[in-house]
Amino acid sequence: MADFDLVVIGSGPAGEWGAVQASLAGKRVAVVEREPVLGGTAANTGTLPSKTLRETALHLSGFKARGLYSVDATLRHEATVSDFLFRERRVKQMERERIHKNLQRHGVTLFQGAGSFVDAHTVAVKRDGAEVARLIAGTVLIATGSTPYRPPMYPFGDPRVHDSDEILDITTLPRTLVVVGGGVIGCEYACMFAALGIPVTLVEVKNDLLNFLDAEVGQRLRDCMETLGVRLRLGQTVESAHVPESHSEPIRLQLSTGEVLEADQVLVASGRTANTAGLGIEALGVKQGKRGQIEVGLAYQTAVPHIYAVGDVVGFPALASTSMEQARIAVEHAFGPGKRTLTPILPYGIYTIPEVSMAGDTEESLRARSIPYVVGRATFETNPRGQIIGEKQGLLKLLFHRDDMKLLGVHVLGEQASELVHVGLTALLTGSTAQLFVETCFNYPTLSEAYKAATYDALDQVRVSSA
Ligand SMILES: Cc1cc2nc3c(=O)[nH]c(=O)nc-3n(C[C@H](O)[C@H](O)[C@H](O)COP(=O)(O)OP(=O)(O)OC[C@H]3O[C@@H](n4cnc5c(N)ncnc54)[C@H](O)[C@@H]3O)c2cc1C
Ligand SMILES: NC(=O)c1ccc[n+]([C@@H]2O[C@H](COP(=O)([O-])OP(=O)(O)OC[C@H]3O[C@@H](n4cnc5c(N)ncnc54)[C@H](O)[C@@H]3O)[C@@H](O)[C@H]2O)c1
Repeated sequence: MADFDLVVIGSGPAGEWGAVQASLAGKRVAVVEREPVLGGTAANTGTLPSKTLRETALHLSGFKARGLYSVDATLRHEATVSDFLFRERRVKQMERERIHKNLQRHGVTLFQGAGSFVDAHTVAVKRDGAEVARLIAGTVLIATGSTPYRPPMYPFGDPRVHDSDEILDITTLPRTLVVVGGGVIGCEYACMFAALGIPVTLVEVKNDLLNFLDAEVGQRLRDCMETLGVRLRLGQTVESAHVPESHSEPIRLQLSTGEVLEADQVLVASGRTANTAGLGIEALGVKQGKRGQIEVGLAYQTAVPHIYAVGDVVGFPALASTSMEQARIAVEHAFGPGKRTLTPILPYGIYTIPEVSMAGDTEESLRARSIPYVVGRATFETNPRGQIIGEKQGLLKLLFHRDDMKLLGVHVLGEQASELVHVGLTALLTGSTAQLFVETCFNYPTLSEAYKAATYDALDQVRVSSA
């Protein structure tokens, strides 16, 4: 008989909530975590640290006060690195404790050490290479996450060259920063450091930043980032990096155009690699794709039916939000009833400055499928709550089907965008039409009220075009 019905490898959001889900179904559950702390990338090096630093940067720079009192764009006081990292350390610690209590409360047994397969039903737990436990598992959930990809051209041992993990250990704030990679991580950190008044240059090999965004919103975000002080080098890449030993000399990065960028520090954010090395899954027949990502079916089952894989280790969309849901779905499938699949409409929240969030279609995706649509817009500047909080850049953009006014897409840029999107997300998931926002009485004054304004804007356009 198995020691555990479920052995989970990894304690990030996927591991934590997969374990809890199985425990709620009355199963005997173990979690194996190789780090001395729980929580994975989300708690320790990614989601929560970066979001906390963003809030800190906004606070230290007096950024939010600017729209209210016309304060200039200089720091309220010279921020030190310990000012910058103080809350990040606290939030991280509180999250680790929360996860520990959550697993304990649900009767999950914890093993500290690196998990690897001995055979398809046996997981060895090793610390410093020595086996400390061997667990027989009915079902295994691989939730080992991902780590930053490190292009070989950068000397990551140098204290001025960072990936998104090491940026959290900086000992001095950069005087100038080059960010390589304009994905979500690159854009978020570029904004954060720029808000602190640090000159930032962002190098992205594609001609566009975050090209999954609705093009109008993406353009607006780029404009805001440039206004914030982020210099963009799009369609370019770094050909060579010279990092002198002497820290009084700048780092020199030669771009594909020949331009040489000088910087005090560099952040490389050009993608991530799945944590599968050393798991021993190749011998079991579990299939892997690009950068080690595990291939899975709809319910996150690998090629070996009792082994599931969820979260970053399976690749796109690689979010904390989706990782938790994938884990719940996999566990429901393993222990029944198991009919659920991941919701087809996912929200995306990008914590740039300003924040951007979306769900559903973009204008571009609707045009590509020849779906007739109408756009409704409401700016936060014309919203009373937007006026009160001094939010000048914000926009809510709704896309409706032109024939039946069914909501097809929601795009928000500005303060609280990642919260505001949920009103639209719920409407999308329930197949609602413009009528929902016409009939809803929103709190006043609120940013949410922009849903009504954007809906009337769309209805106006239908009226004008059919007049
Ligand atoms: C800078 C940054 C910002 C982000 N911001 C957001 C955001 O705002 N919103 C969002 O939704 N997502 C965000 N993400 C993505 C999010 O952090 C990940 O999608 C999420 O953490 C993935 O969860 P996971 O459980 O799959 O993996 P992880 O959180 O990476 O956890 C995996 C765990 O497995 C452990 N492990 C690995 N191998 C083994 C082994 N062999 N044995 C035992 N344990 C092992 C690791 O130590 C780790 O604790 C961000 C990521 C980064 C890097
Ligand atoms: N708010 C959020 O939801 C959030 C925040 C941060 C990270 N994440 C997740 O973390 C994951 C990783 O993010 P990421 O930004 O590292 O990876 P990514 O793959 O999303 O972006 C990497 C970017 O770097 C560019 N790039 C690659 N090589 C380059 C080079 N040599 N020169 C210039 N540009 C180059 C790529 O074109 C791409 O745009 C993503 O899956 C993301 O969803 C999510």
